[in-house]
Order: sequence, then structure tokens, then C-alpha cells
Amino acid sequence: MEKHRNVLQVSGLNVAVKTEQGMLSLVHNLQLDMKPGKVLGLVGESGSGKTITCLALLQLLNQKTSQVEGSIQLNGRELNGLKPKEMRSVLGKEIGYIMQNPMHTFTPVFTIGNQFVETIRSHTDLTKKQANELAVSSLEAMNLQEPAKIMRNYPFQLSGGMLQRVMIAISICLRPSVVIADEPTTALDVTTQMQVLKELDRLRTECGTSILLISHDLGVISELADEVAVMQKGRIVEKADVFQLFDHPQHVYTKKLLQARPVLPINEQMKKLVI
Ligand SMILES: Nc1ncnc2c1ncn2[C@@H]1O[C@H](COP(=O)(O)OP(=O)(O)OP(=O)(O)O)[C@@H](O)[C@H]1O
Ligand code: NI
Repeated sequence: MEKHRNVLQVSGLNVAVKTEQGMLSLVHNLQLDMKPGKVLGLVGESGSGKTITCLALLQLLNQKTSQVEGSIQLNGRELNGLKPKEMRSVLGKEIGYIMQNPMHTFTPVFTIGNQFVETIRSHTDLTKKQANELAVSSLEAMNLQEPAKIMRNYPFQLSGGMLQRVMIAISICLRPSVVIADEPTTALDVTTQMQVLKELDRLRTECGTSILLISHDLGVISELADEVAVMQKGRIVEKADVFQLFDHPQHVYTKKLLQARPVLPINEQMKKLVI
């Protein structure tokens, strides 16, 4: 990969959805530049358009009921307008997605192992045995005990937090160049949250993965992000280096967001955990 290049470059992104009153514009002229090995935080109050933005970037919005305009370049390749089949080969391999609600990503009738191994094999030439080994080690890295047993379980047999970690393991095991993480740790207890964040951080440092991190938890953002973009009503109203943003917020909306939540928790928890 060329160093100077942005891994994911989004420009002029407009997203609108069909409603009974006509097209409703939800994301306006969004620009994003994601660099190799960097974490871009995306924050903003509930309903500001963060998840819609992710879905648009990943071409996962229903084409019949929504409209995505603009350019979404992944390693120099335009994603906007790709056919669903072409997009499926990109998803999970070049770009990983950790979604807000993991329940829907799993098929209830297949075991975790079956789904994990199939996902790996659909993108690689690995044998079943190799794919199985990769799956088990990826589950271990997510702090999941007894990974072999989890592989034999069906989704309903796991807790929400466990499923979330399984999904993260699936999303990142093939080392995609970009990971889009929408509230990846919200459903997890503090210790597991740390483990998952550590794994994401490792992915970025070891593989140069570029991460778009959405979180309500400004502690998580301050810990991991290099740059932060602030979204309000479908617009990026401010984007800055993480220290700059927390120390000298410019936009009145950013100031309000920072006042609403203290930034301390994760740092304090980290100090307690890292001895
Ligand atoms: N299909 C749809 N039709 C109409 N409006 C929609 C549709 N999907 C989403 N919206 C609206 O788009 C806006 C953005 O929603 P989105 O889920 O992206 O917000 P968010 O920033 O991810 O919020 P949260 O932090 O709660 O996850 C919301 O106002 C939502 O009501
Ligand atoms: Ni959301």
C-alpha cells in the first residue's frame, strides 16, 4: 500500500431515504479521509446519522428505498454503485464491519463454527481445518473462554456480549485494511471492553488497519482515536486531532457533547487494570 494514500476516502456523500412525504435527506455532503493505521472517531448524539453513514459506506442500504450519492474510494476503488455481489467480496475481506446490534448477523440454524468457517472460506483458499484454527484463535483473542465449545454452539446459546465478541472476531480475522466499528463495546462489561479495544488497537498497529470508531463513550474515543469527527444532524460540524478536540473544542455542539459526558471513565479504568 502506498503510504501517502488514504485507505478510505469519502467525498460529497449524500444519503437520502424514501418516506411517505418524499425523499428525506439524512447525510449531507460528508467528507472523510481515513489513513492507514489511524483511528478516526465519529461522535454525535443519537439520531445524528452515524449508523446511516456506516451503512451507506458499506453499500448496505436498500437501493430501492434509499439513495447514496458521492464517492467512496477504498484503496483507490470506487465502492458506490458496486453490485451487491461485488460488494460481498469486499465486505469482510477488505473492509470489516462491527455493527451496533450483532443479533441479526447470525443465522439461528447454523452453529457459530459453521458460520465463522464459511465466512473465512468464502474469502480465502484456506482448508476447513485451517479456517477452523483461525476461527478458534480469533475467538481466543477476543477473551472468549472455551472457543472450541463456542464453535459448536448456536447463536441463541450465547449471551449478547459473547455474540458481539464473536462478530468482532469474524470481522477482523482476515485483517481488512479498514474496519468500521459502530458502538463495538457498548454491550460489554468493562474488562471485556478493554480486551476488545486492545485487540482493535493491536490490529491497527500490527496490520496498519484503519478504523472508523463510533462510540457514545468519549472515554473510549479519547483512548483510541487519533482524529475525531463530530456529527450533528447528518453533517460533520467539526473535525480535529483528538487532543485538540478535547482541549479546544471549536463548535458549540462539540462543547455541549463534551459537557454532557465526562471523559474520565476509561482512562481511570485503564489505570486500574494496567498495573
Ligand atoms: N429508513 C429510514 N427512514 C426514515 N428515517 C430514517 C430511516 N433510517 C434512519 N432514519 C433516521 O435517520 C436518522 C439517523 O439515524 P442513525 O441510526 O444513523 O443515527 P445514529 O447517529 O447512529 O444514532 P445512535 O447513536 O442512536 O445509534 C435518525 O433520525 C433516524 O430516525
Ligand atoms: Ni447508530
